[in-house]
Parts: sequence; C-alpha cells; structure tokens
Amino acid sequence: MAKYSRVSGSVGLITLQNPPVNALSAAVRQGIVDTVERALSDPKVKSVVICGQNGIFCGGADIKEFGSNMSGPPLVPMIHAIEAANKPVVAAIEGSALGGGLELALGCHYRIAHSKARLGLPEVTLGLLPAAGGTQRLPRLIGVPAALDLITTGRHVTAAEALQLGVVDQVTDHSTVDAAVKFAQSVAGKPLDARRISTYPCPRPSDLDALFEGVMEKVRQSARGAIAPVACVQAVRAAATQPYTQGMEREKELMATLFTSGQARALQYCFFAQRAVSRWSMPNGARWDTSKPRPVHKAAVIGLGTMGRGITVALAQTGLSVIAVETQEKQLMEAKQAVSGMLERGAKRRGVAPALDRISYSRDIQAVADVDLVIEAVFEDMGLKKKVFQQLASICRPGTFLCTNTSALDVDHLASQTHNPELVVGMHFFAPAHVMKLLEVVYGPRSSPQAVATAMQLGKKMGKISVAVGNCPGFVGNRMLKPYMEQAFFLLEEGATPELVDRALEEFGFPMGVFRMSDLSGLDVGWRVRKGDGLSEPGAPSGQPARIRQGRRYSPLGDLLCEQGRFGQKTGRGWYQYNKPGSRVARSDPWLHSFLEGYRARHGLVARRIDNQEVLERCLYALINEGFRILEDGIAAGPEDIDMIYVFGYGWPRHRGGPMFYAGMVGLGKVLERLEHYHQAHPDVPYLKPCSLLWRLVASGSPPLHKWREVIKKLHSQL
Ligand SMILES: CCCCCCCC(=O)CC(=O)SCCNC(=O)CCNC(=O)[C@H](O)C(C)(C)COP(=O)(O)OP(=O)(O)OC[C@H]1O[C@@H](n2cnc3c(N)ncnc32)[C@H](O)[C@@H]1OP(=O)(O)O
Ligand SMILES: NC(=O)C1=CN([C@@H]2O[C@H](COP(=O)(O)OP(=O)(O)OC[C@H]3O[C@@H](n4cnc5c(N)ncnc54)[C@H](O)[C@@H]3O)[C@@H](O)[C@H]2O)C=CC1
Repeated sequence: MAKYSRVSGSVGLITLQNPPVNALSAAVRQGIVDTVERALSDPKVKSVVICGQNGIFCGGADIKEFGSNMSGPPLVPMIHAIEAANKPVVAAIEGSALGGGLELALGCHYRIAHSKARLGLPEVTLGLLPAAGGTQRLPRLIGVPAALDLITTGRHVTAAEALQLGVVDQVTDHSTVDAAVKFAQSVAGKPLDARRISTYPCPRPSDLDALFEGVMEKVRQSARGAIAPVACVQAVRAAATQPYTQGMEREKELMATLFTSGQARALQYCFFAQRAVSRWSMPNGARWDTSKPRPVHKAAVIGLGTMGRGITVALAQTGLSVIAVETQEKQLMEAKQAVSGMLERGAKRRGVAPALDRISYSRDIQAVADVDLVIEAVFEDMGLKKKVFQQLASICRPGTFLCTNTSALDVDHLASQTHNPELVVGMHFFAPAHVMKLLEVVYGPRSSPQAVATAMQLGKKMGKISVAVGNCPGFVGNRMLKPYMEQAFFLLEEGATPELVDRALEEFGFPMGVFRMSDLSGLDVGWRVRKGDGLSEPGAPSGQPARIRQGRRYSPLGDLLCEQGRFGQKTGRGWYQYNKPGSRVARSDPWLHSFLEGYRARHGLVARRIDNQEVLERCLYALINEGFRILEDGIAAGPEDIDMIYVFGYGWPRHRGGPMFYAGMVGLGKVLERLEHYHQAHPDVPYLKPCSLLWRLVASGSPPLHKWREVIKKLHSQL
C-alpha cells in the first residue's frame, strides 16, 4: 500500500506502507501508481515527495513474490511514469533504499538521504540484476566504474559515500521527510529536463573495452561459477554502448535468463534461510521466541592459541569487556601482540578506535571469577578440558555460562564436570574466529534454553550467523565433513590425484578443494583425531587387512603422509609441495604421485580413470547423506540449518544454496539412486548407504525442502 496526503499546502506526500521493509509488493506498486497519478492530477500539488513509513524508504522488490505468479503493475513503467512527471518528485530516503527501492529513487528527480541511510543494488546477491532500470540509470548518473562496483558487488553504501558518488543530492541529520518537503517546495515549477537520468548520455571512458575486459575477468574469478555478476557487467556494458531504450531491452533480456535460473532460486533461498536459522528450536520444545537470553557484559576466553585470539577480538569488537587467560608465558606475549594487531587493523578498516583497553590478560584462571560467560579454547584434549571445566565450576560466580569451543568433543561430558550442566553449551567458532561468519551453538540434553538463547544472541551481536545444533561427534559441520574427506581419500586409492579431485570441487564452486584445504589447515589435525579414535596405528593391527579398520574400509593415506612429516603448508609439503614452509602457493608434487603409485602397487589396487562427475557424486552425495542422517537424528532442526552451516563455515558455493538445497535441486531420487549405485560398488563404506530419511522422502514423492520437516516429524513419531 501507499498512503497519500497533501502537506505544506502544495506538496503531495506518498508514504510506502509494507512493514517491515516497505518491499515493493503488488499492493505497494499499485499504491504508488495510484497516488502518483493523484498527485500529478491535483492542480494544488506543485511537487511530490516519496518516503517510506517507520524510518525505512524501501527494501526493494518483495522477494517472497518471486516464486509466485507475479501480478500488479510492473516496476519499469511505474518508474518511467515518475521520471516523466511534469512536477518534481523527490525521494526522501531513510533507513535503506535497496534494489528496486533505489531504482525507484533513481526514477525520482531528486534524492535526499538521512545521514544514517544505506543505499545499494544488492540484486546480484539474489542471483539477479537491477532490472528496473538500475543497470542503465546508475552508470549514467555516477559513471561506469563506480556503477560496475556497486552493481557487481551489491554492496550497500553509506549516505556520505552516496553523496560523494553523486547518487544522492543532499544528506541531512534531521527529519528527512521535512527536508525533502522543504526542498520539493523550493524546486516546484523548475524545469525538469536535466533531472531525468534516463536522458543523460552515459559517460564513456576512453579505454572502455579494456575496462570491461578487466572487470569481467575479475568478476568471473570471484564469482566461482555464479552467473549473475557476469550478467551485471553485460548489462552495464549495454548502458555504456547503446542508447537507453536498447540498454533497457538488454537489461530485460538478461534478467529473464537470471530470474528463472536455479542460481537465483538458491540465492533467494539462502536469503530467507539465513534469517530462518535465528528462529531455533530444540527437540524438547524450547524455542527462540519463548527463551529469554541473559545480557552478557563481561566474558572470558581460556587459551589464547589460534582460536582464543580470534574469539577475544570478536568479543572486544562487540563492546564486551574480556578477560583473556593463557597459562604459557610465551604464548601470552605472542597472543597480546597478535590480538592488538588484529584489533588495530580492524579498527582502521572501520574508521573507529581499537578496543584495546577492553581486554585484560592473565595467566591465572582465578581472574575469571566475576564474568557473565566463559569461552574455553584450550587444546582439543578431553582430559585437559575436563580439568578446566572443573576449575571454572569452582571459580566462577553462580549463573556464569560456561561454553566450549571444542570442534568435536562431547559437550555433555564437559557439562557433567560442573554443578550446573544447564549453563554449559558449545560455542563452535571457525578459524579465523573474528572473520568467519559461522557459529555453531551446541546444546546437550541438559543445556537450558536460556543458555542457548544467550549464546545465540551473543553470536548475533558479534555479527555471526549462529545455528543451534545438537550434541554429537563433530556436531553438524565436521560430522558431514568426515564422509566427504573419506571419499576423497578413497578416490586417490582408486586412481585419482589431489589435483583432479580439487579441480572438480573448485569448478563446482568451493574456494578450495579438499586437499588444498587439508594442506592449509594441517594434516596433523586429523591425524591426531584418528589416533585418538584408535584408527591410525602404523601398519595394520594384527589379523586385519591394511585398509580395514574397525570393520570398515579405511584409507591410511593421510596417516602415511604425516608419518613422513608432511603436515601441509606449515611444513612446505603435504598433498602438494610449497616453495617453503608457510608458503601458500600449492604446486603439484611428483613425489606424491609416485608415492600414490607405490601405495596402489603395494595393495594390489589398479588405477582407473575417474572423472569429475564421479568425484562430485561420491564426495558430495556422501556428505549430503550424512546431512539426512543428522536430520533424522534431530541434531539439526531443519535443512536450512545444515545449509547455512555449509555456506558460512565450509565455503559451499552460495549460488548452489547449501548441500540439502542442492540435493533437492539435483532431485532426491537421483541422489538416492547414485548412492545406492556407489554403495553396491563399495559395500564396506557405510557412509554410502542411503539413510532411511532419504528413502522416506523419495517414497513420499520428493517433497520440496520446506516440507521436509513434516516427513521428519512423522519419522520421529514412528520411532
Ligand atoms: C522479470 C521480473 C522483474 C522483477 C524486477 C525486480 C527488480 C529488482 O530491482 C529486484 C529487487 O529489488 S530484489 C530485492 C533487493 N533488495 C534486497 O536484496 C534487500 C533485502 N533486504 C535487506 O537487505 C534487509 O532486510 C534490510 C537491510 C532491508 C533490513 O535489514 P534488517 O536486519 O533490519 O531486517 P531483516 O531481518 O533483514 O528483514 C526483516 C524482515 O523483512 C524481510 N525482508 C527484507 N527484505 C525483503 C524483501 N526485499 N522482500 C521480502 N521480504 C523482505 C526479511 O525476510 C525479514 O523477514 P522475517 O525473517 O520474516 O522477519
Ligand atoms: N584451529 C582451528 O581451526 C579450530 C579449533 N577449534 C577448537 O578450538 C580449541 C583450541 O584450538 P586452537 O586454538 O587451534 O589450539 P592452539 O593449540 O592454537 O591453542 C590452545 C591454547 O590453549 C593454551 N592452554 C592450554 N591449556 C591451558 C589452560 N589450562 N589454561 C589456559 N590456556 C591453556 C595453550 O597454551 C595454547 O596457547 C580446540 O578445542 C580446537 O578443537 C575449533 C574450531 C576451529
């Protein structure tokens, strides 16, 4: 809807009304068409102001309408009618003007923004392009390079930057609507020809071809297979090289291709899934809307290694006081330096003062006695962690939440070391903790809803995408990684190379394939875990074939590399070779290839040709199958939780929506059929055996993802 009123005698005021973000639904578009017509036909009205209610101009097209039969007046002619009006139209921009909202404002003759407003064309992040003239008007207004930047990245700019770029005409610290009404009065009756952006010639930089080639190359590299950024460049190129009307045709044509693409569906799914995961629930019925978090003002971090340092930075940047505890003098000194450096660099980027004085350091765990919440990040060693939790339970004042950053250990077992297990949850950050967006909040059977709510809220405050998950080895993300990596190892045994496997996964859209990733994080990490699990004794345990452990197929390849001191980047050798320890550029290693040949010969394995399809199917479907098991076990409440964990924590390409969404896109029947096929070929690999939830979903006609919860509920009720 749009409300119409006449203010100050001669100004028609149109207020967009569609909470919470005044998205341009069919009703809003109809309201704009009607009210603009009314204002233009009222002789008492000399100028018009368009604003949005509740302090937000407009969040763009109504994304919820995209999947449905779109009715109502289309945006393009509506914006044209505004631009063609013979009375000045002023956009009063408060809060946000995004996507179609900014395109509407670009159709107006003037734009006035509040100093706190944010503007942008984020369509590319939804797999689209600004198809209501945005790709044609913006370059005409601010030039090709700046428009390309905004349109291909989708980044939001502040009002100050928008003013500097020339997107808005004025910025105010006071009431934007008052300023816009005053301004509208001052320009009433003035000629408008020079204010219609579509009539501007598009500035043509002399090196146009080189400019577009450079941008296209950059965009293709960072897009990792996403098609929308490429289409955005093509649309802006049309603005720079063709008359406006033809440019609009090109914009429409490109949008039509994007609009129906699977990528747009995946990205729009991610938009809503990202928000849906904050509405968490636990199997015992506790939920986000009935569980009140407790405020956290002061927190402690125990252990200042890789993770503790990042967590300390993230907490301090959020405005909390932090007590940072590290027992080793040398580590403490290094940590102080590293944390200060990270804070200073971050503050410089954001143009604020570094939060150095919010942190106090100590070697004595007694220093945490009066904090509201503790995050333990000592070595991944159950014995050590148990001791730390026992200490915390006796030192901290009653009611303190005790959290662990363990990546796989049993949170409930740690909780049992304290007098108040209900106050214990996992807060599983990802490295580097002050940068990575994902936080898994792990609840055990005894964690209280308030502890979960508090950790979730703290995560949100830190700018994380927090996902609440149940307690099991590896939780969600690392549990699913196990079958994925296992398949990659098996593929090497069967004839693949690390290069082949990584290439297939990187072409799929992962920033790094499994072996490059493993070299980066250190092969010794997994080795230690496998040793702890009794898997990686040198040589086969007596009476067992070398490649069988605990009754199932096992690949000792990773262990054999570690035995040679090949820990990855840190030692300059791993699945690849590096110029020197710590170097990042992975090079193919002939040693590794002959090592693989020798290994196969020793075990009587005959290398066969493996193609990309097999790599993707075996690695990804094994991972997805585990995702279904996680849903079946109730460890994740819904597929969106798993998908956001993979998108934000594991580099799953966002334009493929996350593993569970991807399974739906491929077709559950196909995933099931391929898993069965591979399981028949490898009956000693339990991860390839399709799980019962997948069978159940296929038997129920492969319902769309938003209906999976019903099937899961039924499955649980029958158990
Ligand atoms: C051939 C076909 C031709 C079609 C032509 C289309 C041409 C186009 O030009 C296409 C477009 O406009 S696409 C839309 C572009 N706009 C955006 O991407 C902005 C999305 N929204 C935001 O960034 C933040 O919500 C924002 C910054 C606005 C506010 O952030 P907050 O943190 O304050 O609030 P959120 O929690 O994000 O959002 C609150 C609730 O509003 C829902 N929502 C937000 N934007 C929406 C939108 N544009 N459409 C529909 N719903 C939207 C959001 O889901 C959330 O809902 P709940 O989770 O239920 O609370
Ligand atoms: N490194 C990673 O990528 C990730 C690690 N994690 C988990 O985070 C935890 C920490 O891992 P990292 O930071 O990598 O380990 P790290 O080895 O870099 O650091 C551990 C630190 O804890 C200190 N420490 C040991 N005992 C202590 C005690 N009693 N009191 C205070 N400090 C003590 C050590 O001196 C060391 O500085 C582990 O549980 C790990 O599984 C979780 C996510 C990712």
